[in-house]
Amino acid sequence: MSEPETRVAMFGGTFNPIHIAHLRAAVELRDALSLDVVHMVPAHLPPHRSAPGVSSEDRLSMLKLALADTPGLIADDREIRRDGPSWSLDTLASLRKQYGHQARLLMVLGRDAFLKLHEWHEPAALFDHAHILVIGRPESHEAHCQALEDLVASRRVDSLDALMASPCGSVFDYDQTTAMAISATAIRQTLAAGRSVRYLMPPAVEAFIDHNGLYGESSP
Ligand SMILES: Nc1ncnc2c1ncn2[C@@H]1O[C@H](COP(=O)(O)OP(=O)(O)OP(=O)(O)O)[C@@H](O)[C@H]1O
Ligand SMILES: O=C(O)c1ccc[n+]([C@@H]2O[C@H](COP(=O)([O-])O)[C@@H](O)[C@H]2O)c1
Repeated sequence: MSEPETRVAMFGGTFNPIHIAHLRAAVELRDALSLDVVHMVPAHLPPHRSAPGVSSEDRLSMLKLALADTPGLIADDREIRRDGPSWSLDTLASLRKQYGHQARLLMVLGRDAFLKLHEWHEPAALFDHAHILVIGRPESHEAHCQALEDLVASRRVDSLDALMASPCGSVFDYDQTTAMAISATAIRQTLAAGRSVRYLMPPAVEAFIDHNGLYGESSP
């Protein structure tokens, strides 16, 4: 019998800061899809948004603290080690090179991020390297967008089996992760207002923020 193909996910984000909706989704996907590894990749210079007020190094440190002792989830600094805008295309190409042609490579996107996919750098080329797995996100506002449909309509599959049948090239809507109306924006606002963020992130991340005085009253 042949070996099952390696299953790899790339879960990128600004992670400013990492929170439990990111973490819970990553763990649930690892288990539900039998993923060998989930690369959680902080964007160094996030495309299509203003520069985060917290450094890449601090965002990576918080991610590492959050993932300590979590099998299968890796804090991946490859975008921080790269110059220039953190295009996902480059990250996926590098993961494809690392894992080989037959690996199943998935890029995980929350629905809000997916709805802007057509505006990304070379969006069609993403599918040369990976599938896209869309996870639900409360309060993401959907409107019909022809440019997005033109990009993804012919790539949609309706089951995980169909997705995993090939190494890359398809889109699947996975609506099974636990829905949590949590955002890093709201967390930054809560901290700037001097209120508690307990239970919205692992205690070690909360302690790091506190110790380093991040997201204080004058923060964006
Ligand atoms: N509550 C959530 N539920 C599902 N997906 C989420 C959630 N929060 C973030 N994501 C997804 O995680 C990825 C990284 O998100 P990001 O780091 O930008 O966090 P965020 O909470 O959206 O931050 P911000 O509020 O600063 O935009 C994106 O694909 C995003 O859609
Ligand atoms: O490559 C692009 O053009 C591109 C444009 C927008 C977002 N992304 C990536 O999408 C992921 C989620 O982005 P964000 O802004 O929601 O943190 C993160 O890994 C970003 O680098 C990538």
